[in-house]
Amino acid sequence: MPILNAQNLQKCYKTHRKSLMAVKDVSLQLAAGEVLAFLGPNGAGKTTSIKMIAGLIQPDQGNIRILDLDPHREPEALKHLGAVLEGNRNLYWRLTPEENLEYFGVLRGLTRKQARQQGRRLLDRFELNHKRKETIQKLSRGMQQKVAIAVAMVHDPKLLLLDEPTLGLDVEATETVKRLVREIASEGRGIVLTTHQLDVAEALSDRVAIINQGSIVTEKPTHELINQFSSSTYRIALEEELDSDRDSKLEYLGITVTGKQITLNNPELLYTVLDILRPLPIVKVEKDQANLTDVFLQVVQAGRNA
Ligand SMILES: Nc1ncnc2c1ncn2[C@@H]1O[C@H](COP(=O)(O)OP(=O)(O)OP(=O)(O)O)[C@@H](O)[C@H]1O
Repeated sequence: MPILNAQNLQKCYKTHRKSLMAVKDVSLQLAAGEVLAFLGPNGAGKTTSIKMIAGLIQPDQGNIRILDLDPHREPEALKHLGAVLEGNRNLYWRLTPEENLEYFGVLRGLTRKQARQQGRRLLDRFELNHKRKETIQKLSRGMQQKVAIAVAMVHDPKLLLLDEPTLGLDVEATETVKRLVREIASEGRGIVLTTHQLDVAEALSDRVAIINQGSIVTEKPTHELINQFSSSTYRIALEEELDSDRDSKLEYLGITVTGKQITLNNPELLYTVLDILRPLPIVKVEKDQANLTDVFLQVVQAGRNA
């Protein structure tokens, strides 16, 4: 059974006499252990979709199942759900990490004792023990973010919704949060991650869903999506410029040589070219590889031009 199954969600905001179709058609599935990066430009409908999944906004159309329970009709569903939405506003800033964990644990149905024990385990795991008695407002942004994720996990949910978990963090804190997200997923939880930091999405996600103007426009395993957008061009960097004999052989094959660089658009010729170059020293051979930023920009721009 998927951890999350959201089908054909729709949401229209009505203000005064205007109405805005914020989400037109969003379907998302998530299996245990999977991290789904849910990406889209500003205003595309990510937050609205996530809030519908979290049971905070009622969809106009569509179905949501968290482990087969409807978060809008079956409160039991919320036991399986943890969320860090809109920064770390899920915390009480004047309370300590320990107190936040206990408070939210009890709110999520744990006994006070269970909440304390679970809180202690999470503080250990998130390396926050030494800060357990400081108020949240005195912690660094990275520590606050870790507490926010710990609080979202206090009742051991199967589905975690993380909105911009690494926003505003320095390099080290970003790496720590990335490691935690991967670890948490590998315990068999499903994670939906929304972020504008595409390098983070690329490093963390198993799958990517891109939403544009309220509809999902692409949804694929991350590596497949990146391969699809990568060209098959190879670049060979040489230590020295080519001699005229080799140069003309490559020219005969229709291959471009610029100074010490050879650009090869037909990958089938790679080994022929390497044979011609032998035994010249080669600095590197690399294939043009797209990244998630290239993919994102192309998908979103194609949507705009359509
Ligand atoms: N409460 C609301 N009332 C009216 N319109 C809203 C409301 N919340 C969001 N919208 C509008 O719905 C659209 C989708 O907004 P949403 O916040 O879901 O996008 P988003 O993809 O999360 O954007 P961002 O990346 O900027 O956070 C936007 O045009 C936004 O202005």
